[in-house]
Amino acid sequence: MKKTSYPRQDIRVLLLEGVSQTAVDTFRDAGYTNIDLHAKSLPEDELRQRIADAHFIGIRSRTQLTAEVLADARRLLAVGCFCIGTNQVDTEAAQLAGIPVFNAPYSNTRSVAELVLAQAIMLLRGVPQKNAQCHRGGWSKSAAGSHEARGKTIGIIGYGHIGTQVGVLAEALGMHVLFHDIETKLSLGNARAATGLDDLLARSDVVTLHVPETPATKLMFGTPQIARMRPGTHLINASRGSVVDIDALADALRSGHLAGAAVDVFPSEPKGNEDPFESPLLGLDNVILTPHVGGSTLEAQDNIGVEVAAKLVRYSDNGSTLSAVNFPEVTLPGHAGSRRLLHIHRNVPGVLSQVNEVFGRHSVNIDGQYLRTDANVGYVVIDVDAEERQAADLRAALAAIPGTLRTRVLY
Ligand SMILES: NC(=O)c1ccc[n+]([C@@H]2O[C@H](COP(=O)([O-])OP(=O)(O)OC[C@H]3O[C@@H](n4cnc5c(N)ncnc54)[C@H](O)[C@@H]3O)[C@@H](O)[C@H]2O)c1
Ligand SMILES: O=C(O)CC[C@@H](O)C(=O)O
Repeated sequence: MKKTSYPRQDIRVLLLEGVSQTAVDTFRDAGYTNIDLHAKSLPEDELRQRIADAHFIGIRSRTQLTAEVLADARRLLAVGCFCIGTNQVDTEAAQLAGIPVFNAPYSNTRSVAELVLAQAIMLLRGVPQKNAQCHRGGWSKSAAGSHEARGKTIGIIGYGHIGTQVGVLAEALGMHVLFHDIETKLSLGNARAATGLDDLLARSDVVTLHVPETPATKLMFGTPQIARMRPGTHLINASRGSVVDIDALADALRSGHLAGAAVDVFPSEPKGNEDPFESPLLGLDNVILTPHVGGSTLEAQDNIGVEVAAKLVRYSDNGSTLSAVNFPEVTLPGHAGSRRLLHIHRNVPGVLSQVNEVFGRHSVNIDGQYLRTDANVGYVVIDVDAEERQAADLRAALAAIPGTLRTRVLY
């Protein structure tokens, strides 16, 4: 097997939160054998200890990679979020440490959309309450409060990968689809953009949230927004727990202003399956509670495992940062016959000329050079015709340039 900067068996891969076996298989198939797989997230002190030795870390939504945790990650080359959300990672701190963060932006979107559609039907039929009554030995055979989905309006907040699929599935059931997004979006099928959030809230029978966690979406859905929903309507949140004011939601469900809700994500979620779950929504019969499983199907998790592990392997072997969420994106060809030097630096004036000066000084032939920058960092990749020893010297010279964040050499 071709040699990389480091023997692959010495590259330590730490995979947390029960990421799919397909991720392990993808690493192994690429020659990476030093894989540490954990079913849960780790307590912060253990995480800090283990991340210090890891070259790659794979997480899902529970592991918080804060600036403090990343400061201990001295060897870390890249982070893989085996999910869509990357809000659990301080992506800017990672970037400033020269660490690209990858995710899986599509692989679980269909799973979320299917669950949301099922929840909309259940809520419109009053199934959560009827289910709870039956479990207590009750019997309430009645059509009161039960409705077909056909002809009802679903209001989608955040018309992205998940929101659009919810719309397509809902339309197949005969629902009217309204959406609200901060960006101008192409309507799929007969979906219509609402004139604004208030318009959507006033016209929907079921409102469903599909926004990312951002400073603007934190608590974007609270008492004023719930009050604008029509009495007897329903709310679904499978986006992030921080988006909805959960106490306001509990009040509206208790008062009967909202007929029901389905909630998959919570402001505070247990770290593992053995830890207790607490929420002001506990005990409310008109609420479907699920433990953040919108994207948890075997199909989605298997696809995510392959997708994210392949991105990490590609970055490790080839240096490509295509689809990194926090990094200048460089798509690189193979480099057979060349040594590939990677230089990640703060994007400050003068660094690039010093990089070029290093190659001038060592008088090596440059086979190819690739550069991308963003406001904070620059990523330059140089393929050279050099012996192993010379490549190591070049790397040392690059590492000495002020503003350098990381360097690597690929053989
Ligand atoms: N429950 C789960 O298991 C699960 C699974 C996957 C994703 N998610 C969550 O769902 C979110 C959405 O996923 P996606 O793939 O559809 O993302 P996406 O980026 O494709 O779509 C998000 C949409 O929200 C819009 N948006 C952003 N801020 C907004 C605001 N303030 N108001 C209205 N619209 C706004 C964006 O413009 C975008 O169109 C993810 O960020 C993740 O947090 C949850
Ligand atoms: O698998 C997870 O933990 C997170 C799933 C989902 O919220 C995502 O962001 O993709």
